[in-house]
Amino acid sequence: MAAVAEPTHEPAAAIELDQLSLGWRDKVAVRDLSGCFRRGSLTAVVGPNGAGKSTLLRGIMGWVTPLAGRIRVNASADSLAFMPQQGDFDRSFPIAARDFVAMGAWRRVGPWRGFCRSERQRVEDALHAVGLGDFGRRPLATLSGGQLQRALFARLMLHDADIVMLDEPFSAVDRATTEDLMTLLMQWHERGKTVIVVLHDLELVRRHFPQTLLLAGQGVAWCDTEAALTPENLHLARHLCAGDYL
Ligand SMILES: Nc1ncnc2c1ncn2[C@@H]1O[C@H](COP(=O)(O)OP(=O)(O)OP(=O)(O)O)[C@@H](O)[C@H]1O
Repeated sequence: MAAVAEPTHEPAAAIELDQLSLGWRDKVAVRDLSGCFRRGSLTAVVGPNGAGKSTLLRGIMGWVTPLAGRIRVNASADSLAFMPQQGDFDRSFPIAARDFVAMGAWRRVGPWRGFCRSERQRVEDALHAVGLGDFGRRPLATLSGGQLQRALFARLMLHDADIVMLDEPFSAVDRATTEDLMTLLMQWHERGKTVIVVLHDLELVRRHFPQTLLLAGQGVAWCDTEAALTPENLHLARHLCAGDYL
C-alpha cells in the first residue's frame, strides 16, 4: 500500500494581526489593523509616505512593541527574515561583498564557527544567482546602488527563511535590475515562502502581486490586488495621509 502522508496541522496564516496598533511615543503609525498573511502568499504593502508600512514590518520583526492588539507569527524567529531599505544601514562598513552576503547565514552557522565547504558554496551560489559572481572580493562601499541591492537579495537567500519581508527593495535600482530581482522573488513564492514587500510602484504590484495591503495609518484594503487598488481606495488612502503622495 502506498504510504499515506500524515496530515499537517500548520496554521493557514503565517502572520496574524489582531486589532494591532503600533507607534512611536505620542504618534500612532498603524491603527487597529486586523488580518492575516497566509502561508505561501505574495503580498505587496502599499500606501503614501508615512502610512506606517515600515513600522508594520518592524513590528512583525518584534522591533516595535504594539501599543494595542497582537501580532502572532506562526513560525520560529529563525524563519523570519527582513531586508531593510538601503538607507537604513551603513554601507561604508569595511567588508567584502562575499562576507556581507555570508552574514545571512549567521543564524545557521553561529558567530564563532567557521564556514564549512557547503556554506561557502551557498554563498558563491547566491552571488551568482543575483549576478554578482565576479564581485565577491569587492568592498561593499564600492558597489553601485543596484549592485548593493543584489547583494542584499543574496544575503536574504543565505538566510533561507520561510517568511521574508522586504522594505522598498527596488527604490534604488533600474528597470532591468528590478526585473531580475523580481524573478528571484517569484521563485521564492513558487517554493512556498511567505513573501511581503513594501512597494511604491503600483504597476509592478498589479503585474506580480496577487494580494495587497493598502495602508494609510490604518488598513484601507487587504485583499486581492485588483480589489484593493481601486481608484476609490487609493483616493481614500491619499485623503487619510493628506498631503502625501502615493
Ligand atoms: N523611529 C521613529 N521614531 C518616531 N517616529 C517614527 C519613527 N519611525 C517612523 N516614525 C513615524 O511613524 C510614521 C510611519 O512611518 P513609516 O516609516 O512606518 O511610514 P512608511 O509608510 O514606511 O513611509 P515611507 O513610504 O515614507 O517609507 C511616520 O509619521 C514617521 O514619522
